[in-house]
Amino acid sequence: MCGIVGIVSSQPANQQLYDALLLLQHRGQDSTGIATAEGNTLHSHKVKGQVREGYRTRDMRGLPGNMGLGHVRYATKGNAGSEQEAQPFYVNAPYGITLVHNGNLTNTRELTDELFNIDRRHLNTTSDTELLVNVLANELQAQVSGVDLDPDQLFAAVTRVHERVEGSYATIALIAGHGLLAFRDPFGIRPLVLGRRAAGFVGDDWIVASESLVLESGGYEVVRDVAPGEAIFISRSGELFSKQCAANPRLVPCSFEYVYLARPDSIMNGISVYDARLRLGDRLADTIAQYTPMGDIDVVMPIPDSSRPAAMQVAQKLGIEYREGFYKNRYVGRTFIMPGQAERKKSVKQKLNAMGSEFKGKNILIVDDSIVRGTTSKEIVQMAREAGANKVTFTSAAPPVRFPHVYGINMPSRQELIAHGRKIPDINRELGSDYLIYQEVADMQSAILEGSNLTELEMSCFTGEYVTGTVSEEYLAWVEANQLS
Ligand SMILES: O=P(O)(O)OC[C@H]1O[C@H](OP(=O)(O)OP(=O)(O)O)[C@H](O)[C@@H]1O
Ligand SMILES: NC(=O)CC[C@H](N)C(=O)O
Ligand SMILES: [Mg+2]
Repeated sequence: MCGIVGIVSSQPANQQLYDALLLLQHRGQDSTGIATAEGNTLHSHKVKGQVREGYRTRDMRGLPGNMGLGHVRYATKGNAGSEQEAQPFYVNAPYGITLVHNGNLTNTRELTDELFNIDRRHLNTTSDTELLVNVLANELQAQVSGVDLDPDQLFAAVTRVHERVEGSYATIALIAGHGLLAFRDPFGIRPLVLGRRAAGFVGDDWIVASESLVLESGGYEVVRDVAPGEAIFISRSGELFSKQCAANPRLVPCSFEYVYLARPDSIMNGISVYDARLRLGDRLADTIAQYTPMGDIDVVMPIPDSSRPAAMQVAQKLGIEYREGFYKNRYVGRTFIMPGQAERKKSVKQKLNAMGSEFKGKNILIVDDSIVRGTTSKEIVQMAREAGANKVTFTSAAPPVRFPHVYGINMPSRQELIAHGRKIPDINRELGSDYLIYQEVADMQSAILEGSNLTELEMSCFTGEYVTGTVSEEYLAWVEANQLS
């Protein structure tokens, strides 16, 4: 998952985009980029690393114009450390197009081949986003005959993108001299929300972004989520056009957004992420109560940050004291979205420290939102023991992650997943905990969906069922052999 934002405003876009990206930092820490349009000229600045270090005053001055887009990258394909693969990606025909993408394409081999041999387009990196912008440009080229651009031509091109591209893609593209295009894949796997702000005499300001908290913070009102398969075009004068461009759209958003990725203060597809996490805690408490004698547990503890709402709810429901025994170093980012295992492992220790007074002689029930590679949980169990804990019960508000995630979360290899091919007692042994309890798949699903109109969730990493239906064993083996560099 990455974070994306696009703005068409009556004011300069650069500072607004920067502010939005700071709020989306939790979605990607590898690189960041901003592009703006001023008349027919596109300006861009992209760098490795995080937003706060990425833009100096002179970089911001080099981004004039009232329309633009931005990206924070958490790489899932290609090279995580490459500045060249930082987004946005640019092509110069049939218009100047610069594009940002959250998601992961699953037919990259076919697209690479088609783009080179049939469409005669040059690809310079191994990024799937470079494929996406070239497919869009190629299909737009087939629609237009002159310099003018009609929204229907754009929508026809997006229809062709849906036909050619497989996988997940929440996308925003800036089209020089014309406006901002945004679209979501036919399953709406990754999020995208539209907002509007009254701007006085000159018409409204528009924003599209990965998460609603960006809208709230910028004073925008949420209009709605972009629908799966839908494309929205906002002209540079602020006029909005939209069209359903997919043949069979069906909203099946990624469950992992609610478990871990998104900020709790966002509302995604009509579901409050915070409320979903509280409900995950509720259901987990029921499961814990079935397996553990409650008299055995002295305190419930979260692993900061993401498991806090679930852990609070577990404590409340079980009637056990909630304590924060792990102190988090606020200057270390999220460890799961760092690119290499060595860095992730080192960072858990730098990030969390166990306070002896909270552990000595106590039976601790630890709640994390998820256990993926087990990097965090193994270290945490060891820290709890070293801090003097008596018994350590480890619990996860998500079910065991047993299958690769191919839709925008970097967990491509089965061997990396601590739960792949292991039963829960074996995982417990690996982690070194006394007891290990996971959320049930059905409980996770109902906890997230409860009270909403949504009926389906993308849960492939828990169930092995891939919603796009095109993820073969052969593809998974290829992904494993060709991981991020
Ligand atoms: O089993 P693992 O492979 O270690 O992955 C799971 C852990 O990683 C995440 O934490 P992270 O530090 O990324 O972010 P957070 O501060 O938002 O919890 C998640 O919340 C789990 O704690
Ligand atoms: N997590 C994402 O959305 C990643 C976008 C794109 N696949 C990349 O690797 O750059
Ligand atoms: Mg965590």
